[in-house]
Amino acid sequence: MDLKTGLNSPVIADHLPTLALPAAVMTFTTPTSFPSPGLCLNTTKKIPLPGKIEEVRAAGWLDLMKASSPTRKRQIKDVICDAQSDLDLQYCNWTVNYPSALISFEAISDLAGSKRLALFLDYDGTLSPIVDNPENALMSDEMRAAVRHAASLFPTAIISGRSRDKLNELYYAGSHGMDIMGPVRKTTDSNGVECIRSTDVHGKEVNLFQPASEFLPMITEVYEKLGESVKDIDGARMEDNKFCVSVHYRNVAEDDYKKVFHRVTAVLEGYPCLRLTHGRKVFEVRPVIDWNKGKAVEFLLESLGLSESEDVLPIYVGDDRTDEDAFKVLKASNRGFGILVSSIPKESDAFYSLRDPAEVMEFLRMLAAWKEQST
Ligand SMILES: O=P(O)(O)OC[C@H]1O[C@H](O[C@H]2O[C@H](CO)[C@@H](O)[C@H](O)[C@H]2O)[C@H](O)[C@@H](O)[C@@H]1O
Repeated sequence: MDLKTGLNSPVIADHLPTLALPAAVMTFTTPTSFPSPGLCLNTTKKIPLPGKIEEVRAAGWLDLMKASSPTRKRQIKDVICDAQSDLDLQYCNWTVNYPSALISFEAISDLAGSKRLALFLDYDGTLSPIVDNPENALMSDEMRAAVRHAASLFPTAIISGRSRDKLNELYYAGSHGMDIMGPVRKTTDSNGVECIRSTDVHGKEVNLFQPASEFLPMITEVYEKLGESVKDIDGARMEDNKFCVSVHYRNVAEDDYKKVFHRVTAVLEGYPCLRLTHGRKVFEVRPVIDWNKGKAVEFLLESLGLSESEDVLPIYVGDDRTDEDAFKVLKASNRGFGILVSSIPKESDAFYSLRDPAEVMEFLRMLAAWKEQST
């Protein structure tokens, strides 16, 4: 396959950046296509768009950059201003459609009663709180204990945008599912990509599945170029997540958001096989392959020997747009459900909600206690 042009790729199938629906309480335009025709991965060649449309698209991305992940400053202001009760009311109304997994725990345990539960957990914003510096986003000791305990009772995997080596416990799918370390499967390949037999840090035999491995040199190259292009922007921070690159702008002044966006898209114009998605104050650059957290969940269920069975209940807990792919997979297969971690109302394909990582921890503890009681 030609990585520069994206032609003849058996895996390229995504056509648009997966941007989730905007939060009900936020108003921003969701871009409907790539900000730059150069980023396009469709096999049909795009005719460059007139400047005006480009500007509108860029404005959509800029709105998104401002709206994503309210800053702590704004949250603090919210606490002290009168609007707080309005926000609470909006949140309460929202939970009619996305009930709290804590309040609905009895219903969840009833459903899980006769089934085998499998847990999939996102990392940032789910197991660790969102902080300014990604290096400081650590799980608390209590959370780590709760995750470990749950993992001793249920098959559990962490599925994160980060690289796998940043958290090498449990089964782990890093780089948005593009770097999976899972149990040794019965079959040796999936989607034509071979698994590599390896051992984890404890010496246990595992399978490595890396559907984007051929993009590695390109990702390394683009990481360098992006780093170079944003290095003069105060607060911009790069993160190498192996099969994807994060450009963080959480600590960039809002006036410079535009600059970050234009620098990033300018670099990506030379890489039609890479796409740009947007998370919580972060741009994520990744290969255009038909692989995401939803596919990773399916892959892991299969690896765990749980995909054929009717009596399996997969639960996915996550807070971000990329987690929506996993929520969708569970919703579509009608076998398990997603739990969205959010303190503000948001449209989602999840079924239940939890406010923040503290509630996630509580939920994990309740699951573990329920399991121990019932066996
Ligand atoms: O899939 P995830 O595990 O949720 O990873 C998504 C990105 O998470 C991290 O960034 C986010 O958390 C940081 C630490 O709290 C925060 O500073 C940043 O603004 C958030 O976007 C991670 O650093 C990224 O590389 C991941 O892609």
